[in-house]
Formats: sequence, structure tokens, C-alpha cells
Amino acid sequence: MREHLIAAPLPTIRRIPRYLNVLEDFAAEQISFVSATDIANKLGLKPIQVRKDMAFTGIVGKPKVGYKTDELIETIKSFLGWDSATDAFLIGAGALGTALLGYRGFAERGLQIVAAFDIDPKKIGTRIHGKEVFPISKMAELAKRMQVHIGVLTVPAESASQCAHALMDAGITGIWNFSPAELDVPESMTVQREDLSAGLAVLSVRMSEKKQGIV
Ligand SMILES: NC(=O)c1ccc[n+]([C@@H]2O[C@H](COP(=O)([O-])OP(=O)(O)OC[C@H]3O[C@@H](n4cnc5c(N)ncnc54)[C@H](O)[C@@H]3O)[C@@H](O)[C@H]2O)c1
Repeated sequence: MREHLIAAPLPTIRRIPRYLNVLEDFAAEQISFVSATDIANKLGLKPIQVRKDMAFTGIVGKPKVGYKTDELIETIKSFLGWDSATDAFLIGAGALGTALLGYRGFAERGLQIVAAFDIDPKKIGTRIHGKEVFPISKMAELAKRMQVHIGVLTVPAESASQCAHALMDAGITGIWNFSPAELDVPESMTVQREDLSAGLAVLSVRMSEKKQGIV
């Protein structure tokens, strides 16, 4: 548990997994101590930024020595909730849903998609990457039985709100929303929207700016 109760800023939360990647590389190279400067240099950031971000995890580096690599990795994983497995349901076992069901990297980050839900009768009852596809009508019962609190939403935009409400009624409190729809759910729900086109927009604009000599 963090001692201070200040919400971590979004850019900090987004940077911390990058620190973890760098730290795992350091650990693989048997480097036992790292400084904020070592991490910052690898990522093209300023050491003060790294130190400030690390403070949100609760770890304190030692002057001149830095952080113990293993300890920092554990602290970051615990801060991110990646130190224990969290089960999730996926709703919408289509092209994107199938790709996410098959992605093994989530398990390393503490997320286990344990079942999928769909309305397509051809998909219901089948298994995709080993995960059974259930009808939506089974969601509440399974969520309660399996103690699932996260839903990964990969349905078309027009079905997203309806599915978000089904998730809410099933006791799900966190939605990882891959659909472009803005979900109309109460504030008690935590919704994280994921949009690859936002990344593509940055790539396109930066390329164009470079061409024009702006950056
Ligand atoms: N965030 C991103 O960057 C990103 C990238 C790709 C796709 N998407 C979005 O992800 C969503 C899925 O895209 P896709 O290409 O996989 O589509 P898809 O048509 O291949 O799959 C959609 C699946 O949802 C199911 N479905 C539809 N209505 C449903 C309902 N009410 N309840 C349960 N299941 C339902 C369909 O039967 C189908 O299996 C879309 O909203 C798309 O815009 C987002």
C-alpha cells in the first residue's frame, strides 16, 4: 500500500511500465543496482522525471547507489498490480478479441482472460485460444462464481454501451474499452479507453512536422 494518497498522474502511470522493461533488461544483464540516471538515459528522459515517477511507487533510492534492481522491479509490479493474477472476461470474440485472447503477454502483466462472451451463435460454445465463448446471459453467474471484476470490451461501437451495462450488472467494475464508443456508465466504474488510432495520429503528425522542419 502506498503511504501517500495522491493519485499518480496519467503520464507517470504510462511511463512506469517502460521503466519496468528497462529494469528487466538490467536484471537480465545481472546489474544489481541502478540509478534514475541509468533508467533515464535508456529512455531519453530526465533523471528528475524518473525520480519523481518512482516516488509514486513508494520506493526511495539511496544517494550515489540508486535502487536495488530486483527490489525496484517488485515494487513497480506491486504498484501496477502486476504482481498477482487478475482474471478478466472478454466481450466480443471477433478479430481484435481473438488477437487479445491469444496474446500471452497479458499473463506476464497479471491479466488472465479466463472466458469470452459473444452473441454470435456460431461462436458460442467454441473455444478460442483455449478460452470458452459463452452467451452474454451467462456473464453475471460466471462473474460471481469466478470473482471477475475486469471486462475487456471488443464489440462494435453500436453494441458497446449495451455490453458495458451487462458488464456492470454482472458486478464488473473495470472496463478496458477497445471500442471507439464513449461509454455512459456511472463514475463508480473505472473505464480505460484504448485507441490505436491515437498512436497513429501522433506518428503521422510527427512525420509531417519533421518533413516541414518544425521538429
Ligand atoms: N482500440 C483500437 O485501437 C481498436 C483496434 C481495432 C478494432 N477496434 C474496435 O474493436 C471492436 C471490434 O473490432 P473487430 O474488428 O474485432 O470486429 P469484429 O466484427 O471482428 O468482432 C466483433 C465481435 O463482437 C461480437 N458482438 C457484436 N455485438 C455483440 C454484443 N451485443 N454482445 C456480445 N458480442 C457482440 C460479434 O459477434 C463479433 O464476434 C470495434 O469496436 C473496433 O472499432 C479498436
